[in-house]
Amino acid sequence: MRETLRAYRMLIRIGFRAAPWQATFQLVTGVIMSLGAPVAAYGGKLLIDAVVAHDLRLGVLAGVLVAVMVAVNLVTVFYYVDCAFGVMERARAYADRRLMELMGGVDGLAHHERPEYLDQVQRIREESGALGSMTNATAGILRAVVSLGAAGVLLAQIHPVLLALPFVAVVSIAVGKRARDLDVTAQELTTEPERLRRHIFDIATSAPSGKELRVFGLTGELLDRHHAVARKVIDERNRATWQGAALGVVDALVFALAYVAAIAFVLLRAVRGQASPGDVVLAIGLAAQLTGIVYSAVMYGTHFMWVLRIGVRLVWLEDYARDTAYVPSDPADVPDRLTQGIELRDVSFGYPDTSRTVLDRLSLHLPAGTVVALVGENGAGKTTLVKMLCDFYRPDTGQILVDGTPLARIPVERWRARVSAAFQDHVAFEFLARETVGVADQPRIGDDAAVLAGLERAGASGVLTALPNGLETQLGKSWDGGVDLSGGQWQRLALGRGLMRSDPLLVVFDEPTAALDAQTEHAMFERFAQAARTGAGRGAVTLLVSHRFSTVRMADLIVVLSKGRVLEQGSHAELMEHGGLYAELYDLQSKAYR
Ligand SMILES: Nc1ncnc2c1ncn2[C@@H]1O[C@H](COP(=O)(O)OP(=O)(O)OP(=O)(O)O)[C@@H](O)[C@H]1O
Repeated sequence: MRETLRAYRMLIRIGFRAAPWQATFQLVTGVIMSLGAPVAAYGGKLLIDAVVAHDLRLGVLAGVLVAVMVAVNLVTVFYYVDCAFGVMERARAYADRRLMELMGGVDGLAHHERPEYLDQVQRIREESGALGSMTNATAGILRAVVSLGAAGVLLAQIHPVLLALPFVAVVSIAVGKRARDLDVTAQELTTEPERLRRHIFDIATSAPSGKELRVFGLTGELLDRHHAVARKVIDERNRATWQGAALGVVDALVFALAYVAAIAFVLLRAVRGQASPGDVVLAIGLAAQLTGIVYSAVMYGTHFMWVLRIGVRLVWLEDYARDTAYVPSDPADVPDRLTQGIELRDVSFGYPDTSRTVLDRLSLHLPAGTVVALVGENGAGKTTLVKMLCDFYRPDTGQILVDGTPLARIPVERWRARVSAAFQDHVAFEFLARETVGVADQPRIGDDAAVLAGLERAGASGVLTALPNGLETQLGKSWDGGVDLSGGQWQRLALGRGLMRSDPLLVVFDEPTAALDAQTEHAMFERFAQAARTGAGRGAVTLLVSHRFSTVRMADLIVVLSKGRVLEQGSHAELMEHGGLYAELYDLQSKAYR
């Protein structure tokens, strides 16, 4: 319950922060609007009574009341709609930014990698558009409540028994909500099959899958799978729709009976002289309005609950970001330069919620000012080691020391400001070419010389020749005047990014060139090594992860990982001399290339 309240506060705050005046106006005009119809119906009653009683003064008064209410309604509807759209648009942008801030603000990567978190995050992302609509849902419910209250007061004035009508309306709201709940539950139950359906459709229709689809003759198989999973989704959702429709029929019948009974009751009283003809008209008008009120209450109520459910997930993310934020109790500064290097001392690690130990009491010294290559079979733990050095995850036991200072004592943002990296799964930032590289060093994002130097160090200057406006070229062909790049060109820009920062203490290249051929990779790594030697005065450590032994041989230190432990380490010559796994694999690879 507390979580739900927090979610509500957070969501309503989004609307009021994004557009404070419009949100307030929307609520106020909503209340005025909801009073309009019942008051106008009351004016109608007075008008009829005035005609029957030949009372001109009352007639004029009633006429003015109806006219004023109609005019007020017209004006407020205009403002209400205007404000509603304004709030939703701004709140949506505000909610998106909040979401980006929360997702990007989480210290580590677990929320991107753990299935149970991924599901939550995926749902928040998919439904983020609704996060800005809580003000609208609240205004809708408020309108329904005020209309229902006003109708109740007026009906009670005719006869208290007529209060049964709003009561039936409230029951109707509950029944309507139940029908919508069935629908929502069906939607949630089919989230995964629906995702699978979309995934299959995407594979079957997207360009990159075209080759494999044809080679393996997969279209028929995908059609069958799509059919089976779509059947599942449709059956489940159909069931809910039919159940909801049945509830709706029962509900409509009950409401219609109550409506007829209420009108008959007032008519009878009027015939007996206990009610005026105006009361009959008022009862008919209010009873008719109740149908609309019930409809909008159900609609807004369901929307409200749905948005609230997404809000609860956002609260979860907020808590998660806060709980995982790591603030060292005795923070230390990052050394300006490294003299000893980075040391992993007896580091053990297993991914959260898994039982497997990925790094097993691993000890390793990465000397200051050196180029270190990390090799090993798939799953040996190379990327995991890189993630620990970037402080995405922390050791379960053991420690990482930066020139003797435990990394755990260095605030994350200080350490990351001195780390640079290029990964295999690089990001294609579709910005100006200069920005695509320059984002790595934001203070110098506008500094052409710095960007060009980064590209030069990465051996990626050639990419610029393909760009009509050089560094000022918009990348990505979905943008006006944008230019598309090949996978290799994007990769080179990512490498430029990795070499853009001028004073990193750790530069990591985790198979960023895996898609390039061995010779190109070798040439590029030679350049990285050269760039690393320039940073050697700072004592920077450059860590290369690669499966190609011809490439890593030029590293100062080669570390062979196996099952989360260091199997052997040394220079190329030392390891060849040693005649272990490295020597064996090196020979195998060089024979293959001969
Ligand atoms: N986010 C994760 N959650 C759970 N287990 C993971 C996660 N990432 C990696 N692992 C597991 O940790 C082990 C080491 O993975 P890692 O990616 O570090 O290996 P690697 O040596 O880089 O392999 P490769 O050469 O294939 O890239 C593997 O068994 C992998 O399945």
